[in-house]
Amino acid sequence: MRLGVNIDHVATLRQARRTFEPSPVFAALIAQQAGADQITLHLREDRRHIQDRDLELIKELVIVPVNLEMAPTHEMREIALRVKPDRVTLVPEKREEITTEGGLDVKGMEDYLRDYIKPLKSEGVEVSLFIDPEEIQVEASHIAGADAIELHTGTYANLWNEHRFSEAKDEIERLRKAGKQAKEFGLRVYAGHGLTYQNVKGILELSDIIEELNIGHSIIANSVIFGLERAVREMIETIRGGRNGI
Ligand SMILES: CC(=O)[C@@H](O)[C@H](O)COP(=O)(O)O
Ligand SMILES: NCC(=O)COP(=O)(O)O
Repeated sequence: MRLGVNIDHVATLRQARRTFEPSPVFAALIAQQAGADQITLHLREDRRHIQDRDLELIKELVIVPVNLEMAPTHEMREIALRVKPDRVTLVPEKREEITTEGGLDVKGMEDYLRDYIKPLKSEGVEVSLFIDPEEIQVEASHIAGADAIELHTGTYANLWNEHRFSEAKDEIERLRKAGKQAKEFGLRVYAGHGLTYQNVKGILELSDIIEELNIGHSIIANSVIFGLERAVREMIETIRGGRNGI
């Protein structure tokens, strides 16, 4: 399976102070250097983390494919048509949510999405729909003309994190079924949301169906922990050792 690294929450930390660090652009380059197959970022309508300039710089500097997650609004399509990421993933958005709560309700939006997607595809941008693992949503994604789907793994992740392993196993079966159905329609199948170093293991049994995982929060959270010791040492050196900082 390929790994797309979502760098949104580097920007969350920066936006907590509206300052210049940590930089999601720098993070994207480090993730690429470490072997990420793709950089994923979500330009939310409320700009709570990633900013337009981050997207522009990442598209300019990163060599691996860039996957832009965005709500299916006209403002966002204008941006995507200007920046031309390698992929657009259409996701639902609610202003008051802490994180994306579910998949896009494609059923009933097929006509809107078909028109929405066309200019993106004409510009060579792959279009993926972030959906719940439901037959009705997979079929609607096919009708809407998507190239791919990204299966929302949030329900699985929450069940696993709460140690409800038997229900988590049932959710794996739902993901398997939806993924298989999507492949029969000729859709490429990706997955992500809420995956961690622990719960990702259960997803690996779907490696014959899912081509790629997008993982963000857990990687960024662990990078703070892995990197903290060095960061403290560097500050001590800077204060006491006459150094000029990192
Ligand atoms: C759609 C999705 O899963 C990602 O956008 C990811 O969750 C990071 O963004 P938020 O944490 O802002 O939802
Ligand atoms: N589309 C899922 C994604 O990009 C990463 O989600 P998360 O790991 O931050 O929950």
